[in-house]
Amino acid sequence: MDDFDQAFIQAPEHRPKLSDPEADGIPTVDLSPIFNSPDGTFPDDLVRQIASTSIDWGFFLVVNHGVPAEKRQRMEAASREFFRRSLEEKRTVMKVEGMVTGYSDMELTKNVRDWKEVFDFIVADPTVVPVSPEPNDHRLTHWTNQWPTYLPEFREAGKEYAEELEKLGHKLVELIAVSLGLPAQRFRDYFKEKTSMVRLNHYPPCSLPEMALGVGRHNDPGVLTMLVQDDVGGLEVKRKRDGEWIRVKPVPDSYVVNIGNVTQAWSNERYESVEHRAMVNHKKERYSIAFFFNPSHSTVVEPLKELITPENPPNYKSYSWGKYLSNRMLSNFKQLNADNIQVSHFKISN
Ligand SMILES: O=C(O)CCC(=O)C(=O)O
Ligand SMILES: [Fe+2]
Repeated sequence: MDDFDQAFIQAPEHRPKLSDPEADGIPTVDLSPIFNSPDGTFPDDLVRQIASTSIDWGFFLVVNHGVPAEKRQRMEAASREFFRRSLEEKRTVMKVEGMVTGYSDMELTKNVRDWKEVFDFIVADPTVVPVSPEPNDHRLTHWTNQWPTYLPEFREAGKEYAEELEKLGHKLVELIAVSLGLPAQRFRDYFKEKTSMVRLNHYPPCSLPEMALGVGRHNDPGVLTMLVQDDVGGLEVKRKRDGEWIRVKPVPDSYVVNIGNVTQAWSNERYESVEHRAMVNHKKERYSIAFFFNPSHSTVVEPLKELITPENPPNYKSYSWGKYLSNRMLSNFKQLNADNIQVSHFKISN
């Protein structure tokens, strides 16, 4: 990624300002009460915090989240070890058409190349998914992981990390359910078969950080995302209030949580999946790890009946999570003329 290729250049209106303000408004939520609750219920003020930040920002930070530091550090170390390898070695586990896991340094977001390299793995190996996005094609297939043989500890680090993040994901989804006035276990059945994924991101230093982005503006498709970033910083969130790009300051041992498109549809837009992007810089490489908490492929996503009233009719048609996922994954391999499929395709204009 040394030569500056035109494919990385963002349109002027999407270029980052290296002086974008840092957020002081994204709340940090202390999750320790949920682990100390004898009867498994959540304190009202915690639930209120989750509701208001999900409405105002679609983002929040969590601390005292229960993920053991050593498991996170082991995953981070494995990620650094992997990305340090030669391109030739990394390309032995390259993502190719039909293989959605492994390494890529060619990702596009909205048809502009990202200044990054990634390694993706699925939490359940194998993960059952539809063969194609075609509505009448009912065949299923499965995805599997590609682990590099030269890093024997990588697979184990990934497996242990994913187990911890899944636990946190379930807790956060319970909190979100309660914050919407629903029983804590309302979403439990949607997660019987796993389609969650982990993405290791590496953003090398960039000679033109004002023209390119580590990852271009996008929102995350699933239920929610839990991101751990190093101390370099670069994540930016589009503030709902005024559309300004705001930097998310790195907080040690925290996770950045954001609402995904599925939760947007389930909540009938009470909570929205907010656009975000990652800046790069001249000097420092940056690492982050995203856990995309996703429902079963067979989940039919639609606004929850409990939240629908005559005054609040459904804003979305129902859609199949599995078909949506397979569409997103296939489009990663092609420079499409249109943007990737978005939840807005299922929007009802009331
Ligand atoms: O690295 C980051 O800060 C953001 C990554 C991200 O948004 C993603 O991988 O979906
Ligand atoms: Fe994202």
